[in-house]
Amino acid sequence: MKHPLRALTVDLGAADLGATDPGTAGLASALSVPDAQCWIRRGEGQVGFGEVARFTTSGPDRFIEAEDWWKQLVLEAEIRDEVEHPGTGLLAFGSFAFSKTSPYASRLVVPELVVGVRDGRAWATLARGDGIVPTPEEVRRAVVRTLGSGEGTRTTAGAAPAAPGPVRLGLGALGEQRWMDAVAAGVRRIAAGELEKLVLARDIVVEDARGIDRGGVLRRLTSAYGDTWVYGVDGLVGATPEMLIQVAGRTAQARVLAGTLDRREADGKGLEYAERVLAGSPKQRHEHEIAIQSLTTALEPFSEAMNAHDEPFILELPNVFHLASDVRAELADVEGHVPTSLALINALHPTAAVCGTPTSVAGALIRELEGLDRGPYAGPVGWLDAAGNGEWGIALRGGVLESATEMRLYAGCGIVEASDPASELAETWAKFRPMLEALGIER
Ligand SMILES: C=C(O[C@H]1C=CC=C(C(=O)O)[C@@H]1O)C(=O)O
Repeated sequence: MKHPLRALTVDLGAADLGATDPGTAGLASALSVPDAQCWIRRGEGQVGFGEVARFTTSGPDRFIEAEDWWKQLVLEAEIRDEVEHPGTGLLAFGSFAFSKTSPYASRLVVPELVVGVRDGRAWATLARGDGIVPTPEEVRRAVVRTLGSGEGTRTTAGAAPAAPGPVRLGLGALGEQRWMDAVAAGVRRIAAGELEKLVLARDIVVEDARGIDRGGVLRRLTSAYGDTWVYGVDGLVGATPEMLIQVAGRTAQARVLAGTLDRREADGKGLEYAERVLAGSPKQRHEHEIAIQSLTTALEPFSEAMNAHDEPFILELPNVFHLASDVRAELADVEGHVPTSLALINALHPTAAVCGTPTSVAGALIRELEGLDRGPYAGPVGWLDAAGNGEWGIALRGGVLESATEMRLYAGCGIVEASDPASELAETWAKFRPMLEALGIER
């Protein structure tokens, strides 16, 4: 990048992005553009196209290094913003490795064009790296060119579903029996008093000889899992129900999940049954308590005030019910500034919902028992803006494209002393279901 970035955000009016493309209105239609980066929930969020800057890193300081890079980029940039709400102005999408020892390249990517919808209004930001400030007309032209007069942007949107083809499921690092053995070993270590909770994950590989339709997977996730945050950052895609931290000005919010019931197991019995089985189970309540504790303890030093409801609620998703708690905090100044969303994820990750308690013991045991590099799975995924606002979900219920025809999917379970390996294995299948269905596999 020879010049500092120059960016302009313009208001596009009421969110009928479909005006240029009446057949496929809404942000989700933009997902057909190859390699679009995205963050969408209930039709709102943002989609990024092209790229004007990228930072990659790994290791224990990945969040701090990314924050330093972003702060410098923003300091040098010229940003004009006619909209001014979280997400407008310059924006980066990001994905971080779960582990400080992972070779996965944690990244921040600044798209050339970002189109967003918030509170029913659409906006767009164009960023240029050639030293020229974009004009409002240029931003609008870029939106029309990218989203479409249609040509080239709807390769698969609206097309009839491809005929069922040779989609195959392959084993991951551990087969089912070896993974259940790992869970049993984890339970023994918990019973021996080494730790309180451990999250063990496993992987499977989906192979589609016709090629994985990334845009199609994302669109199917947005329509079937509207209550989750659908993310796509390079090859990492998924639909997470868990919010690590959302920062808008001084307000931070998180959604902590732990405790799961497969809807197939609930057998159509609905919410009341889920409440009885989840909220009424000491095992599930214990698992959930540990996850809440780990988040609130880590958030405390950054907060002036914090509230979390005493009673968790039941989050109803198409595949599972979860025991869930929303936490809200008013952020305190740290060294004269409100902490950015990246500074917060540096302190919060990994929570007990994806690692365990105590963190360092659980982290070491994960490395010993899983036999797997989690890569970006269970790491933070999301976006941040120039003011430090951002939304970082935990990259769950997703997968990583490993080639044009292969995607590796990940799912894990919180293990406590009362956990049963076969039930945990069944739970991983329920957690794989959103991605399997989006990839065209019924299981
Ligand atoms: C680790 C995962 O889920 C976590 C989030 C919600 C509920 C969980 C559980 O009940 O075990 C897990 O802690 C996953 O989906 O891969």
